[in-house]
Amino acid sequence: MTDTAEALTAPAGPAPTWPAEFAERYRAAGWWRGQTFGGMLRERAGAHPGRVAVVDFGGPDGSRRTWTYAELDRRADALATGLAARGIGHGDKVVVQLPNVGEFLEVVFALFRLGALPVFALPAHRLSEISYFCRFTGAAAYIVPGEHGGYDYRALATQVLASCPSLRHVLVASDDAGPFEALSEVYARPAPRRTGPSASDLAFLQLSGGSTGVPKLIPRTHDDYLYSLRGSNEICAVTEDSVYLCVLPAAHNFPLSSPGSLGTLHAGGRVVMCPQPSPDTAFRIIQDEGVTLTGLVPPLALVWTEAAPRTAYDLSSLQVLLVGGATFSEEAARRVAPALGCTLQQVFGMAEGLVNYTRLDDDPELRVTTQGRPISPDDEILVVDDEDRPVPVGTTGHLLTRGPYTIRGYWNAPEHNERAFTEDGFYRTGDLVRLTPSGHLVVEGRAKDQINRGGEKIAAEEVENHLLAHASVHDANVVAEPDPYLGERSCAHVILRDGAEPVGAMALKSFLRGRGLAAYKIPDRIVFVDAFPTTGVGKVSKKDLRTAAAPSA
Ligand SMILES: O=C(O)c1cccc(O)c1O
Repeated sequence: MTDTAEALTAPAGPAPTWPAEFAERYRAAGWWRGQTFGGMLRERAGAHPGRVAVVDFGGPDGSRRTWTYAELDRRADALATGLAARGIGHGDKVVVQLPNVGEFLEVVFALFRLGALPVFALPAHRLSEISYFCRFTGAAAYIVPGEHGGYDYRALATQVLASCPSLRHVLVASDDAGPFEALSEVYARPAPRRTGPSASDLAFLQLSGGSTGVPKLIPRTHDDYLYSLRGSNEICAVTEDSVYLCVLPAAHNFPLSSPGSLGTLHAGGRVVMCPQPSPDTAFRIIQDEGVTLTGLVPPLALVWTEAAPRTAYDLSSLQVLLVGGATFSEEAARRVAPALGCTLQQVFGMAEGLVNYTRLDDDPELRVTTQGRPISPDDEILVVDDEDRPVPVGTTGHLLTRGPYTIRGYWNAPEHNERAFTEDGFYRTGDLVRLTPSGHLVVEGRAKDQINRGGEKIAAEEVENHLLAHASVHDANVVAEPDPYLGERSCAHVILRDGAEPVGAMALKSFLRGRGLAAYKIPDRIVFVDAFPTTGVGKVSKKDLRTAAAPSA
């Protein structure tokens, strides 16, 4: 069944996991409980079959659709049956690129039940990213919307298919599936119970924000992820009465799990899929659906904060607004609660694991000046200098962490893992933080070579490699520069090849788009230079590049 996929998957063994003594400790402490996602949904459907689990606006002309817990459970089973009939089973990888619609949850629970691993792509990804995910994981299937945001994913799938020999199925969540099979054709009468995965198995591969030439994949288990959901629910007071509005792309780790759609379903609450994040749309949905909490990246939180005092919609149901994904200025943080009439909860998390929250009952100053503290008493935090020596409390240093829901290694990346983890299993986050005496973290910056564009992470090296593929480009460096709205935007500094065909910024940007790079990774600005500033040892100084205020292009 998995012959083709297996044969094309790189031969490395399974992802590094927790040493036995840690696994035992996490089980004994009650963090890992042996539950799977499939079991979780079954349990909730048994406890309250008729409660609405999911609402979306993915019907004809954006009409409202609902799924009760029993329906979600049954549809996930039916889809699992149909996928199994197509040869998709335990350990197979399936690249899932769906927008904020109910099918997203049907698909991931169907895959969870089969023990097949969703690979969580974002709607913004294009040929470069998707074909890489498919090839690197030896994906057996790729699941897309028909059209979304004016983009035709069927056309993308045609290109992806041509470059990924392992792909056996493209499934389209639309009546018009083009040359492919419609997802709606796959649902079949559930067969007798299959044995599913166990709780210590991998549940999915999440994407790393990354700082390397190609994105890294993050292997998360049922046990560890479910613990992060339970912990998040407790901290964010998510109960069966909660209504979570999923505004950010559903597959992103933040809206998926902090506490996100999966946390809300775990609590027996209701997930409302928001088709787009503008205040006009979201505020109406908050009012009509009685939304109690949601999560936003800072630029969106700013837009909502400005729009809220003038809106005619009633936002009084909203209790908690989580803000995370990028630096949120203290001034902006102070404005959220008064404008939206809710409590601000800052969240500093990463798909690799560790998630920090300010607590609802924290001192108000801590809630606006820090990014919170870890979920678990077993989250180990080290703040160290360049030589891995701990720095005193209050001093900024590199954040290292390990714990019951932080990975011990990326999937199939042994060389990178040597650098990204310490010998004793701490993950080097690449973030620069300082600890307050209360144990809260303040994010002070970043040591990794990444641009955080309003919460969308861009690995400089990935974009540089694409620029270097242009015949006229001799060398390129991509760095962050300040942006009043996004926090940071990207700027490419480019040295052109002597005597080569001259090329302008516009042409280079369209070259990058032509290579199938997601739009958010296309540099906001490209400047042409004769040389790069260097450090004492002759390496390119990105620090100096960041401050080199070059003329706009
Ligand atoms: O990746 C992130 O930025 C992130 C932010 C908030 C919460 C999370 O879980 C995250 O993964």
